[in-house]
Amino acid sequence: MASHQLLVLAGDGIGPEVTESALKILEIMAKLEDWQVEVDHAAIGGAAIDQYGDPFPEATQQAIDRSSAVLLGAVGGPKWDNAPRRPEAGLLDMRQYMGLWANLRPFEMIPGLEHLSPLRHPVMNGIIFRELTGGLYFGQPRGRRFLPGDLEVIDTLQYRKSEMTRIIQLAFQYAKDHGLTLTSVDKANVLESSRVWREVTEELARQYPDVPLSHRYVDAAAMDMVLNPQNYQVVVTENLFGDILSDLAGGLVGSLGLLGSLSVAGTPGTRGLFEPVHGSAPDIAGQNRANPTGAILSLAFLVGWSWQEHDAEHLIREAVTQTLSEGPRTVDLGGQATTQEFTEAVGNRLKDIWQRRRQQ
Ligand SMILES: NC(=O)C1=CN([C@@H]2O[C@H](COP(=O)(O)OP(=O)(O)OC[C@H]3O[C@@H](n4cnc5c(N)ncnc54)[C@H](O)[C@@H]3O)[C@@H](O)[C@H]2O)C=CC1
Ligand SMILES: CC(C)CC(=O)C(=O)O
Ligand SMILES: [Mg+2]
Repeated sequence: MASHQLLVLAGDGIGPEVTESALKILEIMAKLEDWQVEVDHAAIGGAAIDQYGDPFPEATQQAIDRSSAVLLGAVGGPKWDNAPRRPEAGLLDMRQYMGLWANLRPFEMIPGLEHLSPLRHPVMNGIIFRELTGGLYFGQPRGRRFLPGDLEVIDTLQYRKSEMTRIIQLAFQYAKDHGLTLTSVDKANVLESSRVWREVTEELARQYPDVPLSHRYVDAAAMDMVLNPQNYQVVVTENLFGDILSDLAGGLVGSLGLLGSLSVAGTPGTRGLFEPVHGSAPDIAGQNRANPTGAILSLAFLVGWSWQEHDAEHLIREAVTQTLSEGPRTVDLGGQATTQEFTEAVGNRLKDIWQRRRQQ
């Protein structure tokens, strides 16, 4: 009997609702596969501020140290917007603490949901490789400096070449392994960091002559992803640009609630943080109407990456795709299903698919 361990950080807003859905799917999967799963819970973000006065407390760090994989809901909300250290700072601290420099954010057009896309392209299947622990979100110095009669604010865009190299190489390798094109997104017409990013990409391109490579400035990429999303198979970019373009990708496929992600340190079979791309959605929190697809897909990525349970990953993804294609659907997708009803439908499909596979 396989034995797995998981830490759940539900966080704030819809975080607890969507992680609960993912855990229901995990429970079903574990029963089907006869896994023994130990699930631990800890606080992050606003919930951790309320409990410990710190968005990433020592107790959570210790729970991470004991874990083999971490599933996160989301953090943040108006209640903590003026806290001395906001919930979002706790999430950034955690990504850095865990050394998770690669954030993989796949997006695809699910058959049956084409009408929800604002675009005319039924085929869309891409993945964004976002650098996760450098750039503007982490550079120093940062903050406010009071000047006579004025206020100066500083955020620093800082990268080491080594930090660029490892994420760009990971994306090249993925594109090569899957026979896909690579688009590197930067702002090399303005930013020094982007000029080095482009140099590094060109240097690595020599090791990957079979991977068709193109460069795009981020502003043009945002436009072109809307006009020609089918051209974006593998995208690699720095932290802030990846954050923005992945929400854009959510819009392309019909809802931000559809996207899950992996935050990892490059090597399959190691601990990672798995989280939906969306935030805590305070506008719909506590109403049982959040789309838990992003969290359930993040769970699928977790079992595939950290636990190396590849069949289970594919089963969960198939159950999600079938449910989205055939319904029921949540409100963001024009349906009427509650979070719990949708989750139950995914769970039932998972059992059906598993039984059918057994009988074959
Ligand atoms: N990884 C994380 O924990 C993230 C946290 N945040 C935080 O979340 C809070 C809210 O930020 P927003 O800018 O409003 O972004 P958001 O992603 O929470 O919501 C944007 C819009 O998408 C909708 N939405 C998001 N997820 C959904 C889902 N699963 N099902 C249905 N609809 C969904 C929301 O209702 C809202 O209208 C802020 O405090 C922000 O800092 C934002 C992004 C990521
Ligand atoms: C710190 C988070 C709020 C950043 C974010 O929006 C994300 O990772 O998608
Ligand atoms: Mg974001």
